Amino acid sequence: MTSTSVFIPAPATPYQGDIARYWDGEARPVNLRLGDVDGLYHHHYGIGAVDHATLGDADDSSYESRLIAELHRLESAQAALLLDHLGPIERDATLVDAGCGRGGSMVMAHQRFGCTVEGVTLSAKQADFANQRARELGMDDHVRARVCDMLGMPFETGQAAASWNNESSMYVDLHDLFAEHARVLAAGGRYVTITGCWNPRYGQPSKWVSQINAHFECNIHSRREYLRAMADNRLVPQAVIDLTSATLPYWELRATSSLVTGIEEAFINSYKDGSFQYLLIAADRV
Ligand SMILES: C[S@@+](CC[C@H](N)C(=O)[O-])C[C@H]1O[C@@H](n2cnc3c(N)ncnc32)[C@H](O)[C@@H]1O
Ligand SMILES: CC(C)=CCC/C(C)=C/COP(=O)(O)OP(=O)(O)O
Ligand SMILES: [Mg+2]
Repeated sequence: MTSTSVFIPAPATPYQGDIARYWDGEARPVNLRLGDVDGLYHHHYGIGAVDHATLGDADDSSYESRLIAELHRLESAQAALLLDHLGPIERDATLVDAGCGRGGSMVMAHQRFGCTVEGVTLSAKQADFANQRARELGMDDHVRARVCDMLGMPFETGQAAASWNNESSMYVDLHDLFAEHARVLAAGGRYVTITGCWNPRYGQPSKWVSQINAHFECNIHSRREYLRAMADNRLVPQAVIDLTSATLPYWELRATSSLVTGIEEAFINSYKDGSFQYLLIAADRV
């Protein structure tokens, strides 16, 4: 499969047009400079402990580049954890990355499983970027991004052995999303999401959650909505992992860097006051 140009359908809704424009115009150093570390470009956050020994002394002239490499290592660890939960994947399988961004997770999935990985994003810039990276890496016969709504993906019913949303489910209605995953997944296939969700135990979305929504033009769902929409769409949770404590070191390190974007405080405060959770859910398509 080769991809030299990207077909751009009209957005399904005005909101999706806004989101396409948002990601077409996105070029934050916190994403591009991290991606430049090894060519894996992510638009998600990190997990795991900070390696302070490698990070070294903040007074060293090379500290900032080590900090960037460390943030990137934690973001790649997040994608690796998502892939761990896909289960065994054969080389002839097709995986679907719904909301694939610049394609970092797709590249990692192909490198791990040797299989075909199909991604969709609303942003033509992101799809071009992901396809260019796949060409540069010589994997464009297996890795492809398309401009497409994840609520109506151009894949056959039952085509995918596994599918995922990595920090992309807060842009869509969850019942519509999971109905579409349940359609494209083979029976017995695996769905995984890593997401930020508001915690029903807190009551309603906190001011920090509202601030994150405004910052990214998204609509964060509650944990309860995820589980209910999965149950309604033949997706049975196999693992629900609270990654909140695992992501806090990433945010606290990021807040000290020159690459801050201003949203760090909202993530740190909402994770700490319990109003927001960073969650991995892996589900079987039954
Ligand atoms: C925060 S980025 C995550 C990118 C990627 N999953 C990653 O981990 O690097 C959100 C992505 O969701 C995509 N997205 C949002 N709504 C979408 C929709 N309705 N259909 C397809 N992609 C969508 C955006 O285009 C963007 O690529
Ligand atoms: C967990 C939640 C609520 C995520 C919202 C979706 C989102 C914008 C993710 C990160 O993208 P990014 O990597 O482009 O953001 P940043 O520039 O802040 O690193
Ligand atoms: Mg980022």
